[in-house]
Amino acid sequence: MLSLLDVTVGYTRSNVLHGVTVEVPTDGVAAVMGHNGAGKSTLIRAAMGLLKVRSGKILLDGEDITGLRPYQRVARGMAYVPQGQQSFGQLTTMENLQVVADGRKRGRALIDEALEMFPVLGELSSRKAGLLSGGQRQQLAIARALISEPQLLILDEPTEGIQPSIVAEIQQTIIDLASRGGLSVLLVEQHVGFALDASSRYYVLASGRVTSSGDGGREAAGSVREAMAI
Ligand SMILES: Nc1ncnc2c1ncn2[C@@H]1O[C@H](COP(=O)(O)OP(=O)(O)OP(=O)(O)O)[C@@H](O)[C@H]1O
Repeated sequence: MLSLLDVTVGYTRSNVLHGVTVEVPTDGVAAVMGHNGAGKSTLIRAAMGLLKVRSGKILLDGEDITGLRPYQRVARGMAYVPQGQQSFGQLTTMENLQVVADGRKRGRALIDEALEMFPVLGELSSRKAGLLSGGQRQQLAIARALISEPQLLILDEPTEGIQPSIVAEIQQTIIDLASRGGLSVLLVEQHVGFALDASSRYYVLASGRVTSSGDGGREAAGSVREAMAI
């Protein structure tokens, strides 16, 4: 679905990612793990076109998108939920969903599907998004991304700072979404258990290099923990 092939990127003269290859399987979940500063968010920024690739290639369904602008990638079905559960704080939960749904043929149905997936958003539909808890805001951010009907959903640390019960809900949603078909997910995550349970493929990044990769699932926990020295 999405392939980052031998990608090198950086912000200043020095590089942050050094020849990284990550493949997101079609209708599967690829998890990228690694400690703080390993380069996970940088990888996502490169995938979305927010950061220019210095060498290497990015393919979406076999098409070379390395030179495309972020909006062109969105138009090709990529959706990105950045770290920090971004939404319009002054708008209500429902208004936040409507902003994305407006103008879409299936707008109302997409909102209904999102509310079915995250019932708490229906209960809090008239609450300002800025007053939601971190976990609720994360659910709203994922719901907004899903209303854009992506083929590839990119999530940057969706469990960061979120209470365990909501982490489990978000994890289940990711698993359900991927198993429904028609959606691939690139998940950046520091929690090894969460990431492996949700993923069909995993990568560990350390100092901008892939130090371990393989099939997802709990069986990979030993290799991942060894690569992360935890
Ligand atoms: N805008 C920037 N300008 C310069 N250097 C940056 C910038 N953003 C990140 N970096 C550096 O790039 C490296 C990788 O950062 P990145 O945010 O990709 O790591 P991460 O694995 O996502 O970490 P975290 O889990 O803390 O979010 C770090 O050394 C960081 O200081």
